Amino acid sequence: MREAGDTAFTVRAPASSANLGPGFDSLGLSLPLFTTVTVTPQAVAEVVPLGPELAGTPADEGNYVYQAMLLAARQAGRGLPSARVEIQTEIPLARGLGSSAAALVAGIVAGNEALGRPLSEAEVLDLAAREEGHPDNVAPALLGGIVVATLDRLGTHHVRLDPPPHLGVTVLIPDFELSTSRARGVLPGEYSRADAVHALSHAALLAAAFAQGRLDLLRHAMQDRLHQNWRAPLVPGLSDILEGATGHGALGAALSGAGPTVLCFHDAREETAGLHAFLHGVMEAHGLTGRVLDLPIQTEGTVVQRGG
Ligand SMILES: Nc1ncnc2c1ncn2[C@@H]1O[C@H](COP(=O)(O)OP(=O)(O)O)[C@@H](O)[C@H]1O
Ligand SMILES: N[C@@H](CCOP(=O)(O)O)C(=O)O
Repeated sequence: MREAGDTAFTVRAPASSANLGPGFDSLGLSLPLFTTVTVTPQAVAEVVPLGPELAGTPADEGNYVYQAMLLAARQAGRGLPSARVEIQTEIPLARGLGSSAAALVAGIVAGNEALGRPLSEAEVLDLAAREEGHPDNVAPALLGGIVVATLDRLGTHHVRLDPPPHLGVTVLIPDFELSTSRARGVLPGEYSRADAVHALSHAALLAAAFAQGRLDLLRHAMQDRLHQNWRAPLVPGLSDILEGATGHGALGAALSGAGPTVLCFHDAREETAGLHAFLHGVMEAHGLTGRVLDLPIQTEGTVVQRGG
């Protein structure tokens, strides 16, 4: 019987916010809410999702985290050692905060760790990006910080940036779920040349603004025509926030991933009470409930801890 090494280990993968406006499928950042997977070698495989957030997920080998561990093993051409796999998460599911990317990355990293790390970091990233179909959540989940990434037939190519000083995030997390597949389903199959030029010029400006710490450019660079308008009918209040947030202290605003969470940037040296009041007011006007949180950008990506 193969077992997962000699000792238990824990993998912790962070949440992520993808797109950031115009960077559809290509730009994302990491946030300090975590999915944690604890792998304990034992004779029989066991999958144990813990806590209310994971109540609806499979408690068997069909669990997405376990499937990701198997994916890593298949990629390495090996069998997965038997273990008890406990899964916990602070990331609300289907809200546009990359819960599936965190589960996928945590599972791949856990499978790789159980096998003695046959896959390099680049191979882990590429495997996760191909499985998810786009790299904008899995790259910041694995690497932390802000990541610009593209996926082509040769691999997943990326640049990871440390966040500019004083750049803080405010997220409005509504209490309702919206699956990424549903929110991708409303997007058109084709765009005009004008929309393509709009998208690439804004995404390029946004990446450059992050690289140079040009917080003054965020409100201009975060304009999008590829996905937010199409998704607005699925996210009550989104248009109000995109139009009004910069008038209430935000440096820029965007739908987080496929939604329904909305992300605003703020200057961490400034008060955010006015922005919070505005976001709560939008929720109230649309009959929604939810949470508004200030978070720093998470600079550390996925980590493995052994022993202890
Ligand atoms: N920790 C987890 N364990 C098992 N499945 C998970 C976990 N996190 C996410 N998932 C799966 O991913 C789905 C949400 O993915 P998705 O619709 O892409 O939303 P998002 O990634 O924005 O949270 C959940 O409904 C669940 O099936
Ligand atoms: N680029 C993707 C990002 C999906 O992010 P998620 O956090 O909602 O899974 C998209 O916009 O569909």
